[in-house]
Amino acid sequence: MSSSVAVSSNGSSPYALELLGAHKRFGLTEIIRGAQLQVKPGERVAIIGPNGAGKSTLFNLISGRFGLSSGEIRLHGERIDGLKPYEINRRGLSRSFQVSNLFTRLSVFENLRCAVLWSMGQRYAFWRFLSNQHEANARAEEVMQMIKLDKRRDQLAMNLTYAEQRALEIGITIAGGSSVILLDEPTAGMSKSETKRFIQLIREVTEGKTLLTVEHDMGVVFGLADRIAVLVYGEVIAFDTPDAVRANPRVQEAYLGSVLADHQAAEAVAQPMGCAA
Ligand SMILES: Nc1ncnc2c1ncn2[C@@H]1O[C@H](COP(=O)(O)OP(=O)(O)OP(=O)(O)O)[C@@H](O)[C@H]1O
Repeated sequence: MSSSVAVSSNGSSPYALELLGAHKRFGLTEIIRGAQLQVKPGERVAIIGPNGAGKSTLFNLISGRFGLSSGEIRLHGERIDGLKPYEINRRGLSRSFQVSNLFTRLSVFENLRCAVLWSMGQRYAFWRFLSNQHEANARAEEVMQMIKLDKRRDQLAMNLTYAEQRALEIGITIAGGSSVILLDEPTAGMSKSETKRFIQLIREVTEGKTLLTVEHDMGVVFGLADRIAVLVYGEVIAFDTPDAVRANPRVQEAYLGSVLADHQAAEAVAQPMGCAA
């Protein structure tokens, strides 16, 4: 653990993840301005907001890639701000990236086994390495089935379709068994039908886990999230159910009015009269 961090726990937090008055400055510019968020265990939360609102920065703060300027971040009641990314991962939080994190010249199975071994390496002594192999193989096989890539087991990651690569990325993120999962635009670049299947896959593989996702696609947001956090200029201006967020006048004004109009226009083009279900 980083020596500069005061780690404290309240022992029985009702929250899986909390941001308490989080601030982040880059030089003189304040990007995250007192963000407040309390996510319950098992919730699926989508973080939305205009370009440049600070969504990726928030993910980088939570996962330890950036340090906070002030405020606190807690995982299951225990402070994690100031910890290094691998220390936060060891405590049960795992994230995926917008840009793929795969070993392209390794197979699907090998990618997953690496992810499992890496997470086990955090918890087990090296002398147990050989017995770990069996455990790692079994877990890699299990995750491979969860992400429905078992038929592609020995394919190199570079030869997978784009959607399969994104599924593998999610497999790698969940392989270590973290209870809190952060997904950064998991369906970016997918077709509508791929996106629909992928939402279902995400639902299945994160069942019982706490999920935070940064998302621009309103179809994904409203199809996946139990609650939506709206980030505008580094502040969470609303954190509520999809229906309540949709109806929130402040959100409508600051962001969602124009985005929803775009979304509805795109839907109308995709489903001309007579073809709609
Ligand atoms: N390392 C950095 N140094 C300086 N400024 C940064 C850094 N990272 C992000 N920023 C700035 O912080 C602001 C928020 O960026 P961020 O990527 O978090 O927004 P976002 O909401 O994820 O945007 P988008 O939806 O376009 O991905 C931007 O103005 C960006 O230029």
